Amino acid sequence: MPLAPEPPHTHGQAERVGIVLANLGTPDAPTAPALRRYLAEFLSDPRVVEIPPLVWKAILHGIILRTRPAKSAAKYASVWTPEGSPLLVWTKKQAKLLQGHLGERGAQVLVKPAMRYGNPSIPSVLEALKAEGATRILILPAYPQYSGATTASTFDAVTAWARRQRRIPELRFVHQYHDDPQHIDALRHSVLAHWQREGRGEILVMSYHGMPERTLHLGDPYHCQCMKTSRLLAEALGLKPEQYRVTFQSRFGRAKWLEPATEPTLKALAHKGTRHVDVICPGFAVDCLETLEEIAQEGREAFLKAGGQQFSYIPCLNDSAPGLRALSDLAWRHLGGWPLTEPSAVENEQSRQRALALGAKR
Ligand SMILES: C=CC1=C(C)c2cc3[nH]c(cc4nc(cc5[nH]c(cc1n2)c(C)c5CCC(=O)O)C(CCC(=O)O)=C4C)c(C)c3C=C
Ligand SMILES: [Fe+2]
Ligand SMILES: [Fe+2]
Repeated sequence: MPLAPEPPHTHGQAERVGIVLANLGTPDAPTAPALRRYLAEFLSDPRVVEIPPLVWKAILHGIILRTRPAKSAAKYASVWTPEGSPLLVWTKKQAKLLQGHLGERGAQVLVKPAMRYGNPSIPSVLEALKAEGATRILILPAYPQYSGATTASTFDAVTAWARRQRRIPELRFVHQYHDDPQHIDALRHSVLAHWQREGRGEILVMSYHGMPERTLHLGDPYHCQCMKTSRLLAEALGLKPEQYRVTFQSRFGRAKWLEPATEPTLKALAHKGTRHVDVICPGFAVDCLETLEEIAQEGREAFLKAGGQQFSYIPCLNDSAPGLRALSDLAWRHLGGWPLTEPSAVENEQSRQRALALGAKR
């Protein structure tokens, strides 16, 4: 495919810095057709499902996309808000607040939310940033723990877009922040505030999105990073090993996934006499289907049915002040060395003249 010409305004002017706050993605509506589109894109990503493509294509189109969209749509409908999907609504809020926080520190950067699957897509957001004059772009995937299925897949989408550009922006990429002390402190704050509001449970369950177990043996650091986040949070809260559990949720397909699984753990705790459990999902930057439906609704029901008395779900960092402070400090560190104030019109004109003069000499 031939490369398109660059828009004229990119030839020699304002050099702005942009940030793409990228999360996983979500359907456009809680309906079966919207879910079919979203799941087809998501589950066709070879980073997400590592099964030989021809075999997987037959299973995906022959079975999964016939049955799952309607079932998932009903789950999405139970958490959908008047403004839209919680994942997108929160990510938009975070992006706006992040831009404000960085602005307060004197950094005039453009922060835009993006979705790896669905909308606003990563290429459309990169295009928009470029159109607004961004020549330096920081990609900030909203995943504290690195995994090939999430972080690396975001990188794939960015580089696929860059391959189509004549003039690529200067790009930086945040890899993970699972052990960032400020991130851990924001999680600690969130738990303490929750305990103050609703009382303290006997056990804190830290539930992460699952992955096929074989990805651990193949060298994906996701599992190790989940364990480290959990250990650091437990230490920050002064928890003894018997006062917390690390579990994995959202199992998909027939392969063995990381264990222990969240729901069976909740049931086992209730059976063994735990009356009050607190559950936090430290792998999710914002609340979404996986936390609001799978944990706060289904997890609660499973625990109470098994004899538990009180189930407290601790929300994700979302738009909390400590969470935003940690996120903006993280972005700030990754922006180091980039010019963060907008050049004046005079500076722009000077740099344009210099570029023209240089061009004339050559
Ligand atoms: C093969 C399946 C999947 C892998 C591997 C996987 C990894 C993974 N996912 C997240 C974060 C999220 N996943 C979400 C939804 C979701 N995940 C899968 C499957 C896999 N995820 C599906 C099919 C779905 C859609 C819902 C459903 O039909 O069950 C979400 C929520 C999106 C939303 O709109 O709210 C998030 C967030 C991580 C972090 C991860 C690996 C580390
Ligand atoms: Fe997922
Ligand atoms: Fe789920």
